[in-house]
Amino acid sequence: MTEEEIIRKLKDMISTKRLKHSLGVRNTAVKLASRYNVSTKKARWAGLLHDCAKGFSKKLLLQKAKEFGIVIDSVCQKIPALLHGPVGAQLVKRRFKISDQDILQAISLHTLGSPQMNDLDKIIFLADYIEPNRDCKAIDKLRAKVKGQPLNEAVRIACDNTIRYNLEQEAIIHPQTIETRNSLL
Ligand SMILES: Nc1ncnc2c1ncn2[C@@H]1O[C@H](COP(=O)(O)OP(=O)(O)O)[C@@H](O)[C@H]1O
Repeated sequence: MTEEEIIRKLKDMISTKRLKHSLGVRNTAVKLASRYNVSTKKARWAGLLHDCAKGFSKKLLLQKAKEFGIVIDSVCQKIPALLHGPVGAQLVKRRFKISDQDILQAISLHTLGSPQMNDLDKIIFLADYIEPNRDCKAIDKLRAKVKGQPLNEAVRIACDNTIRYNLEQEAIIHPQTIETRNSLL
């Protein structure tokens, strides 16, 4: 599939705002990949497609996760939105016919992170946070904080941000993000 065809297909799956964000993640991921010596091609596809399941309802995410054999832990059962990464990776494989394991893994881990993340995974995780179309004061602060930081430190700061945000909201925090953070200290 060409990139144009992928974008056309994506348009049927996510909102215009989400597509703009995905294009931003694609561009930021490519820049980070060339800075950190990671395949820019893989970063491009993973960045573009990372949120392809973001438009799914809670019910559909749970249904697809079951269908694809994805483990639904107790936190994801309560917050099915957290499944859009692993479900998205499976959709990329099935609907977009991309079988590259690095691309699929980066998409799968982009929201919760993992202590096992490789550099491509970290780049997509970070690009999702700092791409220029996300506009709010907290993200401006985060962008300034991570600028020029080594990749691991930037990802750790992004994890801290998610943890702090969910704590402020008095919301559940997925342990995988805490484990990711701790693994980087
Ligand atoms: N580590 C986490 N633990 C618990 N909830 C989380 C975590 N990360 C994100 N969330 C929540 O899951 C939802 C989707 O997150 P995310 O994909 O990061 O959203 P967006 O891309 O729209 O900012 C949000 O409500 C967010 O607060």
